[in-house]
Amino acid sequence: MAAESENGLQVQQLTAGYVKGMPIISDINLSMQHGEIVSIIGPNGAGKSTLLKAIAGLLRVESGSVSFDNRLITGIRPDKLSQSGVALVPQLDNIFRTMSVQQNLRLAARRCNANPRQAIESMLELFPVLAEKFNARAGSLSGGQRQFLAVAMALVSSPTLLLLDEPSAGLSPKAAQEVLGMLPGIARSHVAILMVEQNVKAALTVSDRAYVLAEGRNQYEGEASSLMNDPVLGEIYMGVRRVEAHATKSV
Ligand SMILES: Nc1ncnc2c1ncn2[C@@H]1O[C@H](COP(=O)(O)OP(=O)(O)OP(=O)(O)O)[C@@H](O)[C@H]1O
Repeated sequence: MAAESENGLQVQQLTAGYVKGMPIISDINLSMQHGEIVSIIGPNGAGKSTLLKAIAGLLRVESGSVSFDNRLITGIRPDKLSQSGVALVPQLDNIFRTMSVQQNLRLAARRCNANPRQAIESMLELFPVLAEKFNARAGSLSGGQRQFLAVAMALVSSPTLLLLDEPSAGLSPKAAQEVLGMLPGIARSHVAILMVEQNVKAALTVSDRAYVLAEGRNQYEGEASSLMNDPVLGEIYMGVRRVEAHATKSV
């Protein structure tokens, strides 16, 4: 059983955006525990990435709060968040392409004061493909391998909350499956994984639960398996029915 101090991620009434007074997400509530994989899904422009960025401290929060294991982390910048056990894998520019795999991992270890040798060893064990490409330039890796490297760089700080922004973006279906397929293994080691994904079906397949956003607000939340077969979810995606922005339902 989780210790009392480990109450996971709690997002309460979070309102945030890019311009003061013009929120993109409003009154978002979300909670998750260690070991869970939770997806944030919804139509284009729903505010999914904005929510992740607000949790990761990349955006100004207008109101509401974010806490992790009872520590208030609202607005703490990503480089400081690693001290609270939180790591973000951004969608773009998440590796240094001109540097080797080894140099990328070393840099990640240095950034969080981890022992480079130990950190690199454990990442190569977790991602054997990175061992094969250890001295290759990161830019020469395939899309899936680059994502493995980006995730490995985040894991070097031994986070207990991993935030992933569209980890399968731009990947072939096979590579996307490989990248998403490694997440349950990471979650089993007590890590909470929160991800934004466009690839809804693949994301729900590896997730325990999901939150559906539309128009910057919570719309639905539920078990991934129930959402996968929910006709209303299809309606939201296909725009057949305009969603009522304020009602949140559990399925
Ligand atoms: N840097 C920015 N500055 C101003 N507005 C932005 C910025 N980034 C996103 N937005 C706006 O915020 C809204 C939500 O965008 P966001 O990227 O969070 O949506 P999303 O649900 O992740 O969409 P998608 O699935 O298309 O990536 C959009 O209207 C977008 O134009």
